[in-house]
Amino acid sequence: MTLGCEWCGRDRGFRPHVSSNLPAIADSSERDTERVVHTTSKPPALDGFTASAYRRDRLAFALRAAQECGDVWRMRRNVYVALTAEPCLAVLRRTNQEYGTPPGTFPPTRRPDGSVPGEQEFTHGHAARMRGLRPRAVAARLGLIAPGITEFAAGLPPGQDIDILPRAHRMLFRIGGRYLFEEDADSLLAAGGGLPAAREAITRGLPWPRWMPTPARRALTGHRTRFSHQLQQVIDRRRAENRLGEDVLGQMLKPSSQYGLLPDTAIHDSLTGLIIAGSEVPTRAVGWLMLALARHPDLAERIATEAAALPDDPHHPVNGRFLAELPFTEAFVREVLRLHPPNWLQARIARRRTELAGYPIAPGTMVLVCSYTVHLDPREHENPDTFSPDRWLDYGQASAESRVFLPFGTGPRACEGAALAMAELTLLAAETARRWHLYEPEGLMPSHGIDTDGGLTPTGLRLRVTPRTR
Ligand code: HEM
Repeated sequence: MTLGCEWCGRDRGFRPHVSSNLPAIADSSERDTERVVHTTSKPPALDGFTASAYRRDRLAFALRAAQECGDVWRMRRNVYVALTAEPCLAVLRRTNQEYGTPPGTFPPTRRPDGSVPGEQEFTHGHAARMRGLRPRAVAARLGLIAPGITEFAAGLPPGQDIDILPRAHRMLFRIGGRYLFEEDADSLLAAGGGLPAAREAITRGLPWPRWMPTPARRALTGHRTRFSHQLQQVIDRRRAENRLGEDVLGQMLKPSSQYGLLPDTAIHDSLTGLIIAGSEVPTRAVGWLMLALARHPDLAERIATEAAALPDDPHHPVNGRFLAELPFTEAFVREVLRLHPPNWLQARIARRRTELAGYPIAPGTMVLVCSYTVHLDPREHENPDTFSPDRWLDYGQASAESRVFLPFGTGPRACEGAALAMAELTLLAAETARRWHLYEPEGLMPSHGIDTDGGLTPTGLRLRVTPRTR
């Protein structure tokens, strides 16, 4: 019996410090495919749930809850988890007025009068960022990210144990910066280089009250100020030269016909968030992607064949047509994200009284949307535990788009970088598989642990490559 998915099965075992010991639960084929009807006003809780047991194996609890609780699990008195497609979509599609997001690591910069930006500025900022991040903009500007991806793939050292995640993070930080700031990337990334580690230190630290100026918070503020200072110099120079640029920063500097100019404070806040978002979560995805290439050599071979049709010259201009030549590779990436959604829980807080799957929800209730269990629900995908990229090709485009696929969320707070991330991961899979066979080093089985705190991450992932000869 496979548990969770074929990669997370206990038969492979995991290093002890990580989420691993999935309790015996039914295979998806044995799961009850009828929706559970509840008669109480509260969603069911799970026997044996304690905070420490949950911390030890969050995925196992989620899978057990999906089997025993139906649509919604009452994890704590005021924390509910939406486990199936219907309630997950219902929550994600609601507006900010109905479900807000918990405060993030970067509180918005206060305006000179001490106020914080309101809903209109959020909408304006979103529209301004999306001018540079929507699929058409990404397709037109693939040439900015392709060389960094090729360089990464070509530079993997053969025959050595490669610690994948730190390398991937450096590459994504660089190419993300290039996509956001083009020729100003070097100076801005140098100024913001400490931001990812400073943010990581806060998310991993003790949950001190938000007002407490801990050393980690002071360090983050320092990095934020350094980055903002450099960013303002770039903004002032671009305005003085009347050359705003076509990159994401340039798009944000252009006035919108509806809202006018976006305040500089909003540009600073947005771009600080984007340089983190552009590297932190995608790094986890790259980990799962490289592991999938190693664990499915037959499918990696198909990617290599598809990629071989592409120009070999690293300086060849790359555009959206390039990606259109890689349908199987893209399906492979989708399948990796289906089984390992790096953001497997998305948090919302109910702002007003509402209901979810028939249960009343009081204001202030936290609702966690669990894409992990939705993606493993046999009502959404046949044989959901099986790694099968072909399912996405078999669905056909229209049906594939209507499938519940939530690695990037959906609705008003859906990932703004989804098109960029898909392009990066597809190019990376193609450029890696065309050059290398990947495998897990012998004696290091398994080659990784799993961390589920905050995101779904393959920790300490080590892989080896040998050249693919044709
Ligand atoms: C595989 C890579 C990525 C994954 C799996 C991912 C996943 C997600 C998810 C699930 C959310 C929604 C969270 C929610 O509903 O609360 C999100 C939000 C966001 N993502 Fe991504 N993301 C990825 C890459 C990127 C990239 C490359 C960028 C930008 C360069 C980006 C920028 C953002 C932003 C700005 C938001 C916030 C949207 C908002 O709150 O309105 N992401 N991401």
